[in-house]
Amino acid sequence: MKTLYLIGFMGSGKSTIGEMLSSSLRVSHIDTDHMVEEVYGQTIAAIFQNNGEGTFRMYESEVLKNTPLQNCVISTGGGIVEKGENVLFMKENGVVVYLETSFDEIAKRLEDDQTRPLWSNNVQEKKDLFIHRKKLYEKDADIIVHTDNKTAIEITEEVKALLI
Ligand SMILES: Nc1ncnc2c1ncn2[C@@H]1O[C@H](COP(=O)(O)OP(=O)(O)O)[C@@H](O)[C@H]1O
Ligand SMILES: O=C(O)C1=C[C@@H](OP(=O)(O)O)[C@@H](O)[C@H](O)C1
Ligand SMILES: [Mg+2]
Repeated sequence: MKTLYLIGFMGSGKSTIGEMLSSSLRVSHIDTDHMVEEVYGQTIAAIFQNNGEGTFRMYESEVLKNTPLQNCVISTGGGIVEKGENVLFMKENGVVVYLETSFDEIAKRLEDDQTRPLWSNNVQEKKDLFIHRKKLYEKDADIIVHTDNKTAIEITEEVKALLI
C-alpha cells in the first residue's frame, strides 16, 4: 500500500483518524508532531516558544522526509502544506487525504485546547489562517472527506471506502 498522508486544519482529526485508520488497515502510523517531539526532545509548544515557528517548520519537514513510503498512515500537522517541498514529497510518494472540517466545528473541538500555539491566537487571526489553509488543502488533496457531525469511526470507514 502506498503511504496515506492526512492533511487538514488543527482539530480536523488527523491524529485521531490516523491512529484508527492505520490499525484498521494493519499498517504503521506516524504522527509528525509526535515524531518532532520525540526526535527534538521538546513539546511543540516549547519549540514555538524557544526556537520559533520557523524552526518547528524545519523540524517538521525533516521528519516528513524520513517517513516510510509504503504501508504507513501519516498524520501531519495542520501547517505541513505551508511548504511546497512537503506537498511535492507527499504528492510524489503517496495519497493525500484532506479531512475537511468547518471552522465552527473545530472551535467546538478545540475549545479548551492549550497545546496548539497557533490556536491561542485571536479569533480573527485563526479565521484568516483557516481561509488561507483551506485553499492549500483543497489544491493539494487527492481525496476529500467531510468530517462535521461524523464520528471518528464513520470517517475512518469513509476514507477506507474511497481508497478501494
Ligand atoms: N469526528 C470527530 N468528532 C468529534 N471530535 C473529534 C473528531 N475527530 C477528532 N475529534 C476530537 O477533536 C480534537 C482534535 O483531534 P485531533 O485528532 O488531535 O486533530 P488534529 O490532529 O487534526 O489536530 C480531539 O479532542 C479529538 O478527540
Ligand atoms: O496548523 C499548524 O500550523 C499546526 C498544527 C499542529 O498540529 P495539528 O494540526 O495536529 O493540531 C502542530 O503541528 C503545530 O501546533 C502547528
Ligand atoms: Mg494532530
